[in-house]
Amino acid sequence: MATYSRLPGSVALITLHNPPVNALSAAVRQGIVDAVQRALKDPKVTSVVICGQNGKFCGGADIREFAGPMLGPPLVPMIHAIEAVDKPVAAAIEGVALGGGLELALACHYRIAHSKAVLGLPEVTLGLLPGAGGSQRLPRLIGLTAALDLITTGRHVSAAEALKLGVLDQVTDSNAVDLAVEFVRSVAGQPLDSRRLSTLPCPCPPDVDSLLDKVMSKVRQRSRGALAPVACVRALRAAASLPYAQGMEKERELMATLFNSGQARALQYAFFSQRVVGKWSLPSGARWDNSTARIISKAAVIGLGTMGRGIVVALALTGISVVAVETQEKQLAEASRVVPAMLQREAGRRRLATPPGVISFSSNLQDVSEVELVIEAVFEDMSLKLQVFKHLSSVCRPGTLLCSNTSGLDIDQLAAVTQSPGLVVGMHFFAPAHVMKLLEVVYGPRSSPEAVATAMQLGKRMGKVGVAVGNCPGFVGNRMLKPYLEQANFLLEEGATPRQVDEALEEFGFPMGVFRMSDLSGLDVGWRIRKEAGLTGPGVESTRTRQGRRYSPLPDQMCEAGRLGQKTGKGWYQYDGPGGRVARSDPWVHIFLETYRAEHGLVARSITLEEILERCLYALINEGFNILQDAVAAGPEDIDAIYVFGYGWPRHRGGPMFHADQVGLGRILQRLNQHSHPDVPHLKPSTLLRRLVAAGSPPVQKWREFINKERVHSQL
Ligand SMILES: C[C@H](O)[C@H](C)C(=O)SCCNC(=O)CCNC(=O)[C@H](O)C(C)(C)COP(=O)([O-])OP(=O)([O-])OC[C@H]1O[C@@H](n2cnc3c(N)ncnc32)[C@H](O)[C@@H]1OP(=O)([O-])[O-]
Repeated sequence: MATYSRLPGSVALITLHNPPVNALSAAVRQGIVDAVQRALKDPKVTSVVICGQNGKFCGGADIREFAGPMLGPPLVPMIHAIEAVDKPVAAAIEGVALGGGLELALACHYRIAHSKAVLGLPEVTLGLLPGAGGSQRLPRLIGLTAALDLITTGRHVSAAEALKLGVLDQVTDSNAVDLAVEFVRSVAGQPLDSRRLSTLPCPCPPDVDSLLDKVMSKVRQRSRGALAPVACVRALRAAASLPYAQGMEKERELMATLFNSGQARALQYAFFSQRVVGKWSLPSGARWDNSTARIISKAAVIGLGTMGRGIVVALALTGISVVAVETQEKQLAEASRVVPAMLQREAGRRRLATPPGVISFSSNLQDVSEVELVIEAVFEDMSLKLQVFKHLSSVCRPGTLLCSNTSGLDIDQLAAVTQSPGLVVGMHFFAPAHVMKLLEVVYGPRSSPEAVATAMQLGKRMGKVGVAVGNCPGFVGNRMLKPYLEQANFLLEEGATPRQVDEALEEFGFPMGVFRMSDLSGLDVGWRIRKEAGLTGPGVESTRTRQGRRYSPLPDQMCEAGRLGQKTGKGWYQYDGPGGRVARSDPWVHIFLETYRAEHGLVARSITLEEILERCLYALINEGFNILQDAVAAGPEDIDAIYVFGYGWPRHRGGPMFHADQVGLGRILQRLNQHSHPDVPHLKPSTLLRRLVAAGSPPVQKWREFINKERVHSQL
């Protein structure tokens, strides 16, 4: 709702009430319409201020309402009516003015904000465009060029930048509402025509068409199939070339195409998934709101390779002091040279409010005795990690949390060698650790709720999307990646080329196909894991069946041929020497594949894009269902957040489980059965998938409830 009050000096104050972000729900819109009417009709009122309750102006349209029929007064006429008011209306912006919230402020004649306020039109991140006049009013206020940047990126700007751009009229460090009230009193009775943005021309640079064409091609390249950014440029082209009313008609048309699109639903699902995963729960019943997190001020990182360095920087950026330990002198020397520069660069890029934490370097594990939390990031070898954990447990003071950055080794085995297994969890970062948003927080059967809560809280402080997952080989992300990678190799055996598979996945929206990704991370990473699992290596027979299931030795043979990827200048593609980045098809690989097929009596066949996507993605999705069945992840949103924030799953497709829902569980089941084969167990449809289909394929938002019910009735 919205309340109306009349302040001394003939000012009407309209306050939005819809916690936590005063989103423009039907009730709030009705409240605004009623309040504006009252202000208009009250002769004693000479000016109006609009503000939000609880120090937040408005977080935009109420996204929760998008799934249902739109009730209450429509947004566009409500906003237009405010602009038309013949008394000065000022927006008093505190906290946030985003999306429809900023569009509401743009309809006001003046905008006054607190210095800590954040503004923006982030609709494109929800698969939409500013559909309440923002695409037509903002360019008229700040010019086409600046509006193109804000609307096609959806980025938030600070009050200082918004003032510089011309979005705001004034910024204050004290109470913005008080200043706005004082200000509108001072301008009461003044002409308002020049303050009505819809009446103003849109300032454009002389080469407006080439600017729009340039931005359109950049947006198309960056968006990899996302519809909304392209529609945003089209709406701004209308603002630059059409009168306001026609521009608004164009905005309405474009919004209508986006609003009901699968992409918009996927992006809004991703928005809420990111918030759902923060509300974690453990099979023990411990939850985010009944567990206490410790606030960490001193931490340590053990092992200063690529991952360790990134983790040190990510911690220090929060203001935590870090002891960075590396026993190899050469690696320590290099890290103490590289890490401070990384920190400075990242701190500059993020314009940090508080100074970063102090980093001290050491080669002596003894120096971590006073910290509250340790993150181990040594080489991915279990025996080495066990040594480190045993040593840490004897060096650290009681109560210290011990965390491992392992990407899939057994957390509980590490906990078993310590004095306090309850204080051991996994904190699985993704490279580069100070940039990638995802953090898998891995709990073992003995991990305490306090340890999980502390790791999740620390992840949030580092700006990460933390997802709490259970302990199993590969946890969630890498466990699902395994069948995806295996299917990709099988497709090569059957006739596909690395380029063909990668193009199919990149067209789907992945930034990089599976073979380019393998070349980037290094083929030897997987090779070492397969050796440790006894799947390949000295004494293992080179057949296409290993441990009772189909196996492709292709990547092993690539490694044996010294083709480890970018680091050796050749892998599935060739590069301009070691460290090269540009992938070119390599005739050697084609001959290698033909020879391999001939040796194994395989006949290449033509493989469609559809088959590539089905086998790679449905194998991954099926493993997702097994993970939900095993309670390793609490819900589909957890899996989808992991894949969107850590594995390059295109955000405008929501995530693997959301995609399965969009495709239809019945179809997924049918196709898995189609592709399934006794010696490829990971294509055998998961019990949970079959049970969901049998239950009529409820929507993804209902799966968590379905799983909990099934579990209670021990159907799973
Ligand atoms: C016509 C018009 O052109 C179009 C069509 C639109 O306007 S489309 C809408 C455009 N607006 C946006 O894109 C802004 C989206 N929100 C945010 O970016 C952030 O929320 C925030 C404002 C910067 C605050 O961040 P936070 O970190 O302090 O808290 P939080 O955990 O994120 O959010 C706190 C709680 O508020 C909920 N919430 C936030 N914004 C919401 C919104 N616009 N609608 C509904 N719920 C919202 C959120 O789900 C969470 O709920 P719960 O989990 O507690 O149940």
